[in-house]
Amino acid sequence: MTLSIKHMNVGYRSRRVISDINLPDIKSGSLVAVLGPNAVGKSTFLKSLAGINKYSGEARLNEAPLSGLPRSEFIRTLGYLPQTLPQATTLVAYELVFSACRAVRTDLSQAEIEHSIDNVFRRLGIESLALRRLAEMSGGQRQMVGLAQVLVRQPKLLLLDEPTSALDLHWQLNVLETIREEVTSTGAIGLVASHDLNLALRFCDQLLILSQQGVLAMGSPDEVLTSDNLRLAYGIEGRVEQCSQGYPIVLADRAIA
Ligand SMILES: Nc1ncnc2c1ncn2[C@@H]1O[C@H](COP(=O)(O)OP(=O)(O)OP(=O)(O)O)[C@@H](O)[C@H]1O
Repeated sequence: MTLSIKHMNVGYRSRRVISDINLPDIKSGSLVAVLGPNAVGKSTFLKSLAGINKYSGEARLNEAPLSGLPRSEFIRTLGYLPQTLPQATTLVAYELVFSACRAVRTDLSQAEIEHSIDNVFRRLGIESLALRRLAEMSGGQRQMVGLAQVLVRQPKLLLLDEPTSALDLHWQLNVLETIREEVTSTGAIGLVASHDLNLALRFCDQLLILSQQGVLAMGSPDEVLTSDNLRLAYGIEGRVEQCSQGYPIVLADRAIA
C-alpha cells in the first residue's frame, strides 16, 4: 500500500493554510510524525486527508484518489482521531467502542467485534475503563477511549491528531508503543500530529516537518531533525543528542526572539 501526496493545497474557504504539499511516497508499515509549530496546519492537513476539509491536488492510496473512494470503503479505510477529546457522555466506554466498530466493520460478526475490542482494550491497558461512563472519566482516559474507537476498526490509514496531548508519561509511551505495533503488524500507514519531538524520534520512522512556508522537510529522524530545521520550524536553538541508553533526544536550549 502506498500513500501518495502531490501538489496538495489545504485550508479553509477564507484562507489557504498550506500550499503545494509534495511528499515522498509513504509505504505500508510507516509511522510518520507530522510536526511543526502551532497554527502551521497539522490538523488542517489531517482533516483534509480524513475528508472533513476540502482540498485540491492529489492524495492517492494505491493510485486511487482518496476522495474518490466509495463512502463505505472510505470510512472502512480511514481511522481519524480528532484533536478534541470524545464528549463526556453517559455511555460507557465499551458501548462507544462497540458502536464505532459496528458502524464501519459491517463485515465482522458480533463475536469478532467483541474479540477486537478486548484486544484493543488490553493492548492500551484500559480494561478497567470498559464499563465506566465517559462523563466520569478524566481527559486522558477519554483520549484513550477515543483512540480505542479508531484502533478497533483496524483502518489501513490512521490519521491521529495529537493522540497523547492529554496523557501522562506512562500513557504516552503506552499509546505510542501500541500505535507503532499496530502499524508494523498490520502494514497500515499512520500519520500522527504531535508537539512531542522526543516521542516522534523514538517511535516514528519518518518525520514530516511543516513550517510557515509549507513542507520544510520529510525523511528519517536522522536526516530531518537537525539544529537548522529546529530553528527554521520552531524558532529555537536546539540540538539532537544521544541519551545514555542510545536514544536520540531533542534539547531545546532557547527561543530565538
Ligand atoms: N475552521 C477554520 N476556519 C478558518 N481558519 C481555520 C479554521 N481552523 C483553523 N484555522 C486556521 O488554520 C491555521 C492552521 O490551523 P491548524 O489547527 O491546522 O494548526 P495546527 O498546526 O494543527 O496547530 P496546533 O499545533 O496549535 O494544534 C491556523 O491559522 C488556524 O487559525
